[in-house]
Amino acid sequence: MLSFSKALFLAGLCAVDAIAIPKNLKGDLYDIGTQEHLFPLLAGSGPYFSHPEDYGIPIDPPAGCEISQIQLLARHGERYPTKSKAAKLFKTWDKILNYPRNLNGSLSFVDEDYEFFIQDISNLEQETTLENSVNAINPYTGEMDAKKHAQEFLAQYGDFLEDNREFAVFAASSKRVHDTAQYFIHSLGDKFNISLNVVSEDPSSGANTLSPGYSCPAWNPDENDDILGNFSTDYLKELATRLNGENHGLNLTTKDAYNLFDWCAYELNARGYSEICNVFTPEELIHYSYYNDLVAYYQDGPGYPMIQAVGALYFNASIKLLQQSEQLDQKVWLSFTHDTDILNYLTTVGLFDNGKDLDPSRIPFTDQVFHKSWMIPQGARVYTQKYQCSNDFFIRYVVNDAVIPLQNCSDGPGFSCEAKKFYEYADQRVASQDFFEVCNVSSVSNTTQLTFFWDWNTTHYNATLLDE
Ligand SMILES: Cc1ncc(C[n+]2csc(CCOP(=O)(O)OP(=O)(O)O)c2C)c(N)n1
Repeated sequence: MLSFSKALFLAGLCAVDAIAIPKNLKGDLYDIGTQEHLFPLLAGSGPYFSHPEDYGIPIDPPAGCEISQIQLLARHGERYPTKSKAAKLFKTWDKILNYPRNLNGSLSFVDEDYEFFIQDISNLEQETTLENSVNAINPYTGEMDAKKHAQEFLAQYGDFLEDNREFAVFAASSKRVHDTAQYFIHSLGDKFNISLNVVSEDPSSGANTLSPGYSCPAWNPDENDDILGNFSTDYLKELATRLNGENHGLNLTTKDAYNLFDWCAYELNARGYSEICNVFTPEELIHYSYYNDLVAYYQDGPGYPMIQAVGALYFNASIKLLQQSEQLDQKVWLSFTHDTDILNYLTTVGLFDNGKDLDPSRIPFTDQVFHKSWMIPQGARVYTQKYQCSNDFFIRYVVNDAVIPLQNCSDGPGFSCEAKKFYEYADQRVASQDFFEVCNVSSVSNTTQLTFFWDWNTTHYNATLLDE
């Protein structure tokens, strides 16, 4: 197997190439934007897209209602692959790069001045930015996503923010999460006085965390492997067989075939366009996407009962903030974290759960409300709106630009849930869900409570940033 550095060298990274403008990047100018229909099929690894179903409900509170509190739980923006994912991608890339003859068929683009999209391993784990993008015309950087999101936030909540210009923002201590929060804050501009609090992801933080996944030693990734193992991998076999058929002796395995989907997603984040995305049939993309829905459902969603307790950590804090909104000076609560933590929280809220477990033996299509990529794409944003209409308060959720009404409580204005009814509903969801107990947190920490929303002013939250 090739070493990491050799792979990078072969990928055309030697300094002498720096001035030449590769042909394929010129082509990007015309091709960027043509692959957005694929984003929902890329398991949340590709660029941000709005929730495809918005029920026609405007995200502005109805006329006559006024916002009284806003909460946001957001994922970091578009990023390069993690180190562990990149190691897998390089194995597959090495195989293709070292193929001794010309590549035919859908992989022939590799022989046409193609340069692999991971050009500098120091970018792994990090946000994509204008500066580190493979192509500077890439419109899908995490940096731009966060800055645009902040401008949309300003446009959406401008009037409310007029009187709420000073607040604390919270980010988990992964560098990409922190950077997203920082881009967002910078984009808000200098009319705001914002203190960014970096909350440690270390398991020793216990319950005082924005990333409960890292504080949960009892979570078992293999818990539902028996169910997931029932999903057919024929789509990967067919893909590998087709590409090997075009290039005799290439010997791509089903693992290689799987890696191609990640290559596609992350290249879109880093370059804006990806030739490898064009090798898949619609059927292969749909099977890949549904497989990832299954994994998310059974590892971090409603298919794994302990997740209710994991998501209850943030949900409990959110409920408390909503209940205290009239007493608290701070009315805007913006937090940034990782995908699975948001998914765990949405699971406890119960927003995308119709009570029917996802079936590993068939794709349910019209019967499916749980779509991983719709909930947690790169740059995902889950807003909780509390607003007042006359003398009453109402609560509802806006997930990735779409109002998602609660299944059993949506008869308030704007399909919201009246506050008292909401608290009853929420209390049922978190009843007997004990994060500390269920996750066996005591084996890694003595910290039993999430307090940073209330003690940030006196406790200094400035954890060391992590490249993970
Ligand atoms: C409840 C739970 N505990 C632990 C894990 C293990 N785990 C896998 S990914 C992850 C967090 C970061 O994941 P990543 O895929 O890098 O997300 P991103 O930063 O892209 O949002 C954790 C804690 C988990 N998925 N779920």
